[in-house]
Amino acid sequence: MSAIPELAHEHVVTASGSRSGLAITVALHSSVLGPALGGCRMWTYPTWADGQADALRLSAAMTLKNAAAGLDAGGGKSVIALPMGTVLSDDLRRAALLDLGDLVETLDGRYRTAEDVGTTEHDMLVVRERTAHVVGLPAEAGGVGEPAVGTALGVFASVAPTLEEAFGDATIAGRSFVVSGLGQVGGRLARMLADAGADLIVTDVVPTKRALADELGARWIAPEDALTTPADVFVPAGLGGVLTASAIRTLPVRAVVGPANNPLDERVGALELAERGIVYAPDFVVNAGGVIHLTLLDAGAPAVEVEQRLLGIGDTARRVFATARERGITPLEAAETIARERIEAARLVHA
Ligand SMILES: NC(=O)c1ccc[n+]([C@@H]2O[C@H](COP(=O)([O-])OP(=O)(O)OC[C@H]3O[C@@H](n4cnc5c(N)ncnc54)[C@H](O)[C@@H]3O)[C@@H](O)[C@H]2O)c1
Repeated sequence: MSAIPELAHEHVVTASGSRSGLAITVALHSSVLGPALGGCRMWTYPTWADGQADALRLSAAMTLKNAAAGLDAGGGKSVIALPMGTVLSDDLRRAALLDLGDLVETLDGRYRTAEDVGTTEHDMLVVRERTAHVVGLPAEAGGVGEPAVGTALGVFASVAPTLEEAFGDATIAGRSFVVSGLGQVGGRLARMLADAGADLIVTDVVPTKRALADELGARWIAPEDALTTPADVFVPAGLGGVLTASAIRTLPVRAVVGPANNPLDERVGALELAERGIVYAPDFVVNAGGVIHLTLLDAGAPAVEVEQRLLGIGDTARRVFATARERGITPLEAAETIARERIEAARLVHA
């Protein structure tokens, strides 16, 4: 039991970077399953405490994600909090990344960082100047590269089980999908769905992404119409929090599966979706391909084994849906239960 009851984390450190002056938090939630892995988010926050709170929340989510993915990795996350209105010059960016490297180094390998929202694989090269505990360096620098490839494949592997759960038929061809967000993951996923014969409806807040829609023969819609356009499946692939209570009340689909972290604005959204008969494939199960890619390739696993593990995310999704049905709980609760049972089993072995 933690001495501070509401703090379930093993170790949290927030420091003002000696070079950048920025507030940097490294949150190690759990190392029960192994050294923690989770990316570094560089984002704007109203106060440093908001950045710290985000690190606490995100690192706990990484514990569940890594456990559900079957990885021998615990959960952690780091956040570089930029004050509102910060102009991030190249010098400030470099200073912040070196400061992050110093802070990660103090955990002596119990936490490994990687890219996340606001950071890139090239940023990780700067972090490596101060610590070896960083993964996802660019391929040209001997690293394992961009995790979005793995994330997209893992989400794609989850689509068939989600369709099976919603329609009793796993066939992608002919099913309609609204893909909201055509970035690193959404763009790749849209291409895979198109190749599988899906009827694609796509959008992005960046208008130039329309070129991809044209190339894939997809119908382009305005971003604000993503949650009200009828389809079989909604694919959240932009930012989190889009599935608010009011959006869920009218969402005209039968299933939700996509890479976006925390697409539910509130946790109760999982129940509201279930009450509307909409199958929700939990985000941290289906988008675990990125951490699988980083962890296994970094450990030297052959590409074919990594691909098998990525496709195995579909089996995990199937198990989650089956557990939800058997126990009369939502898929989100089922996924959390599966992850927690694995952590508890490991804790007992270590005890
Ligand atoms: N990259 C990974 O490996 C990975 C792994 C796990 C989870 N995720 C999550 O998946 C999501 C996508 O990640 P990514 O790496 O593709 O990010 P990205 O930044 O490359 O792409 C996000 C895209 O969504 C668009 N977008 C933003 N807001 C939108 C809106 N309201 N409507 C429509 N489009 C919008 C952006 O313009 C961008 O093109 C994020 O939530 C991310 O946290 C990514």
